[in-house]
Amino acid sequence: MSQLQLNSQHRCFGGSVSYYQHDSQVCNAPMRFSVFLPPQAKTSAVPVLYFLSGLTCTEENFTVKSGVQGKAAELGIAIIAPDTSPRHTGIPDEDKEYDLGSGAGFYVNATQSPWQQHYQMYSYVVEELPQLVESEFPIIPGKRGIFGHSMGGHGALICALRNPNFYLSVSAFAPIAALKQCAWGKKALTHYLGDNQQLWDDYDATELIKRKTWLDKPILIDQGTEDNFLAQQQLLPEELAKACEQIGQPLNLRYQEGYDHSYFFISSFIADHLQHHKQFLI
Ligand SMILES: N[C@@H](CCC(=O)N[C@@H](CS)C(=O)NCC(=O)O)C(=O)O
Repeated sequence: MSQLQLNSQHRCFGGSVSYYQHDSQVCNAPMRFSVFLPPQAKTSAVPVLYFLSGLTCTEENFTVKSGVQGKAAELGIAIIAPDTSPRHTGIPDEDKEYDLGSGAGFYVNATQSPWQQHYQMYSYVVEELPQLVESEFPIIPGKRGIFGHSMGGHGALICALRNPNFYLSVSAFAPIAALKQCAWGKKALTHYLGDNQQLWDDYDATELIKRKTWLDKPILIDQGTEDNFLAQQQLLPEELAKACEQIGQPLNLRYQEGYDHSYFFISSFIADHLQHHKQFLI
């Protein structure tokens, strides 16, 4: 019997958008995600792209606002968008702050109480979710890429850089590019991992780049110049760019004039990102 519960399904660009939930073993809680299957998936297996969203998002924001489905249908790529954290776990004050707890899993495996029993988003994204998705849907084994926005751009980068053979491609929109150097990251890492800053490096894209795991493939990043979080030093793409330069990592960091942090920015460049991933997936 399938482990998945289908909550709703919608025809879209000749394929379908479906919302599912399931009991996650690693998060010890129900988790939700959306799936876009392109029309090609009716007759043959297709590659898959995982999209990780930012703070306060659920599986729905990207699914309804990015406009990803048209290009994904044209290229024949499945898209999976998971929620950004477990929810309703019973942890006290889980919903109190927008940048910690619900909607703010930061794609780490928490080691600290009270978070560690449920907030295991790194393992969820790189292990449990792909195993489930790739056993339940018509996906070509091994043909997977990952991308994301803001906190999810950070998530996509760290998942790819730590698993360079598992993911074939990576890109990001306005990622938190140096988690341990920004205010969001310092707060989240302290609560989820504690004060041992050596553990923090495993979740910091700028630190991980220096391990030279991704050298043979380019990374695409788009960053709006009018993004308020860029001005607030929460994103720090210049730190990632410096590290890439130092080690010879190919990086296509595009500053997009006048764009902000919103899904209007994402929807403006989503087709370019799918085209980037297509080089490695198809
Ligand atoms: N609520 C937060 C910002 C939250 C936010 O901008 N979240 C971004 C990701 S970092 C997002 O995608 N929001 C949901 C949306 O635009 O649909 C604040 O006011 O500082």
